[in-house]
Amino acid sequence: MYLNNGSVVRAMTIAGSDSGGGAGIQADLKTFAAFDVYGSSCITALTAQNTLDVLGIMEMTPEFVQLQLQSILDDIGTHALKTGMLSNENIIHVVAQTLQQYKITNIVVDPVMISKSGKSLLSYSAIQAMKEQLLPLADILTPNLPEAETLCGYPITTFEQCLQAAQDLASLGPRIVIIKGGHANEGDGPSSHVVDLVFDGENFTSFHSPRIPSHKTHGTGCTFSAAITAGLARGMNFLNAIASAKSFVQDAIEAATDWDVGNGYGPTNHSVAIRIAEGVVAGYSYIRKDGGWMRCEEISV
Ligand SMILES: Nc1ncnc2c1ncn2[C@@H]1O[C@H](COP(=O)(O)OP(=O)(O)OP(=O)(O)O)[C@@H](O)[C@H]1O
Ligand SMILES: Cc1ncc(COP(=O)(O)O)c(N)n1
Repeated sequence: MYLNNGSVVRAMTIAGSDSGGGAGIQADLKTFAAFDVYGSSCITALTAQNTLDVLGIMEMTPEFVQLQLQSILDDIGTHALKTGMLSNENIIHVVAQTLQQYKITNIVVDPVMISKSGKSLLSYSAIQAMKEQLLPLADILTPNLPEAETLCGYPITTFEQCLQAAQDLASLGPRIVIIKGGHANEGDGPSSHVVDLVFDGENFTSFHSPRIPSHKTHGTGCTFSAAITAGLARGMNFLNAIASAKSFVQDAIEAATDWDVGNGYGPTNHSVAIRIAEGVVAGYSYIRKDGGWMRCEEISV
């Protein structure tokens, strides 16, 4: 187990359970284990789910969510924490309240809204609560493109709109915003590269990787945010944590391409070695020019 000053490094996830094992709590704990970090979990909802569909959802009561959080934080504690599926506004409320009460740092908010199979994982009325109560507490916010559109209230179809959306989301409170490009289209189909755009309140950095032509992408968002959380728990700076997470997700998708788990959007393979920011992921920084942003030098972290 990874140690920091002799102490076991711990990370925590607050999310829904995926009975199929590909996303949610299960993906998060597998990712923490791959990063050699001790993982604890607070379950917000049970989903009866496989790679094809979400067949049912049973929400926890807010009181029981709070009891799980207190149980972990009064005894075990955590060096970083992520949220995933939160289901409704009452759960968001107790989560936000408890994170403040325990002065939790290194908070990654993955604003999970809809499953890859198309089912809603967050009630519509909870979106405002997420914006008002949770986003101000986030160190890192990791929406995919449709989630960024919902939070911003406008469509994002161009790179310029993506730059604007990241700035608008940062104005709601998160220190760092990452808009993930897994859902990006180019012409008639998905883009050939997947670009994740990072805004830290002042500067932009983009992380690029070739798009792996695979349907085994169930839980990539959960895995990505869990990997960032594990990196932060291990003491990495945010760019290194993001770079490590991106290469981990890439390897996990690649390693699952010939898997026969399920008949729909299959899970990724978390049994891959982590790469701690070896400069493998190409990225670019941006500078302000003529009232806009211009892509500048290539970076490796
Ligand atoms: N086909 C792919 N090839 C390579 N990387 C990918 C692919 N699809 C997604 N990723 C990467 O996976 C991570 C998650 O991106 P994505 O936009 O799919 O998030 P998400 O929609 O929240 O995921 P999920 O569908 O699991 O909720 C990002 O780092 C993205 O770059
Ligand atoms: C419990 C839970 N959490 C998150 C997701 C999103 O993952 P995906 O978009 O890959 O279906 C999910 N399907 N289930």
